[in-house]
Amino acid sequence: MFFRRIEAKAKVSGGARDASPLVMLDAVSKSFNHAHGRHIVLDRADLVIRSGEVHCILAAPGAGKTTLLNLMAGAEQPDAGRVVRRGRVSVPLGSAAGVIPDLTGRENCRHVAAMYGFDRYGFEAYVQWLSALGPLMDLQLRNCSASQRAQLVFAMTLGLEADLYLLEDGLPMMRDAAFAARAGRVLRERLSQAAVLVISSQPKALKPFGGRVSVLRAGKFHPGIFPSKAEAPHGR
Ligand SMILES: Nc1ncnc2c1ncn2[C@@H]1O[C@H](COP(=O)(O)OP(=O)(O)OP(=O)(O)O)[C@@H](O)[C@H]1O
Repeated sequence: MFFRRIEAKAKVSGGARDASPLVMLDAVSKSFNHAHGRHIVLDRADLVIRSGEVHCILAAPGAGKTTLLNLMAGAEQPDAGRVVRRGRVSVPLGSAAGVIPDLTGRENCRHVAAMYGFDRYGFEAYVQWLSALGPLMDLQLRNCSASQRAQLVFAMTLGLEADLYLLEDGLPMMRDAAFAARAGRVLRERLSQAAVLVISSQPKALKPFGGRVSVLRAGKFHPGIFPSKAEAPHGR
């Protein structure tokens, strides 16, 4: 049910071209030195995310999804070019970013709250409620299942008020019915007021969101459509 609402929201955001830019990447370059050479994540890449829009980015595994989210949130700096933010961007709490496996869920909440300077008790209580993890909040993340970790990360992402939410790999597996109901309600609420950027290597993780599609390939963004499984990007 809430997927349909997300799609409806995405259709509304089809007219987002006229909405004001929220985050702009202006000729941004970012690369890393590796033993085997330089890995170019972005090469003078341009991208505009507008207020209220749903924007999906498809990128091959290892292409730089986490790096891109960190750049958008200001957690990493570009080598060249500019990232301009005109609103509040959520912490990039995707599956690979932002959480520390050696800490418990509760400690991760405190860590993020301290890092971004907001009320840790309020944030912790909200995440505990939304994630429905109960006593698992006190277990080291490395000892939690993938779906429990995903529930925590998702709740932490939505626990922050933002104009743009950054999601890596879309929605977590919703095995827990209580979590699915709550997460759907909160996500609908958030999407009615904010923009969302979802990035994944998996078209199926992006499809429920609909909206505009870009493909990150060879360091640049290209306009895209949702490919069939056979056409999903494999190369970098
Ligand atoms: N701090 C860093 N130092 C060196 N190399 C890095 C650093 N951060 C990322 N990289 C490299 O940049 C490339 C992109 O990494 P990133 O984690 O952003 O990709 P990803 O698409 O999120 O990966 P995955 O599909 O595995 O989640 C990889 O080759 C990675 O090794």
